[in-house]
Amino acid sequence: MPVIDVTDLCKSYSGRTVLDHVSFSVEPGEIFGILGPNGAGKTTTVEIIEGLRRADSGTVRVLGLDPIADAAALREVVGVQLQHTQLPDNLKVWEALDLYASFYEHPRDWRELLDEWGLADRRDTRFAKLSGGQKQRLIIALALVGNPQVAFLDELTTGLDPQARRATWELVKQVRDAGVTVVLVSHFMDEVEELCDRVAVFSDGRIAAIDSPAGLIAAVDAEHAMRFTPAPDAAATAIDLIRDLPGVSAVTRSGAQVIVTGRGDFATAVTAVLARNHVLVSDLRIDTRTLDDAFVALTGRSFDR
Ligand SMILES: Nc1ncnc2c1ncn2[C@@H]1O[C@H](COP(=O)(O)OP(=O)(O)OP(=O)(O)O)[C@@H](O)[C@H]1O
Repeated sequence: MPVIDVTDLCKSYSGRTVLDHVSFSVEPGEIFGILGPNGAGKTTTVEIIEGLRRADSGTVRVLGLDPIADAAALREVVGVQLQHTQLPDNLKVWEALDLYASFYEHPRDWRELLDEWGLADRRDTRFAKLSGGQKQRLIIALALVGNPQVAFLDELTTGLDPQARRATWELVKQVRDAGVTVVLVSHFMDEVEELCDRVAVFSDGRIAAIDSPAGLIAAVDAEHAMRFTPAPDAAATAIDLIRDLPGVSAVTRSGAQVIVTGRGDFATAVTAVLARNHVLVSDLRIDTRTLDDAFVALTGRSFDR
């Protein structure tokens, strides 16, 4: 049984459709990413699943429960890290964890969470005195203190430095490895690529694609480039040989370098034809396609954060 099952979700605000028949499911033990441009409907979807908003139509089940009708039962098994959680400045780390633990019937021992999230030596520090990374780790720990089966993490690493981001990613993998299903709303391609088993790409209130990050990249036939430097007397021959190969859309020169752009696996055809004609090249480089390319192709929008 999927952990989350969303079927035909629709939602409008003042007659404007923001979710248009959205369906997807999240399987046990995966990190499921929700990606999309601003305003695509990510927060609306997640907050409907969390029971914080009502859909106009469609059904949602989380561990078989209805987020509105079974709200009390669901609170016990779901952990939510909201995008802009703020705690009172004077609250100490241990007090925050103790307070949140008291909301649940079967909380985790928050002392374990202090250790796991590297906050043991900040136990008595007040929230306002924590660094950005420590605040973020505490907020994630608070989402986990109820011992949830599903955790929603939103904008996980916003404002963290690269080292703190990597450390946070490792911790989220540990959360998944401990058996918690994770739903991750993110604006960061590298984060999604690193963490998510599968990703739903939202675009204008619909799901444009659902796949693994690698699957999304492979499915998008984005234009990409290869470059190489031919021997000086071979450049003209090389360009003539390549120009009309299937998949090649343009061949240009930049100094001694030849840049070939195209779609699909044109690079294999290019290297084969050069080898067959004994054209020696050096510094051969093929630009890899990225999740950004897939995102642009699927949503028609470039990533703006
Ligand atoms: N309470 C509301 N009342 C009216 N319109 C809303 C409300 N909440 C969201 N919207 C609109 O619905 C659309 C979808 O918003 P939503 O917050 O779900 O998108 P999002 O993908 O999470 O965007 P972001 O990345 O900016 O958080 C947006 O156009 C937004 O302005």
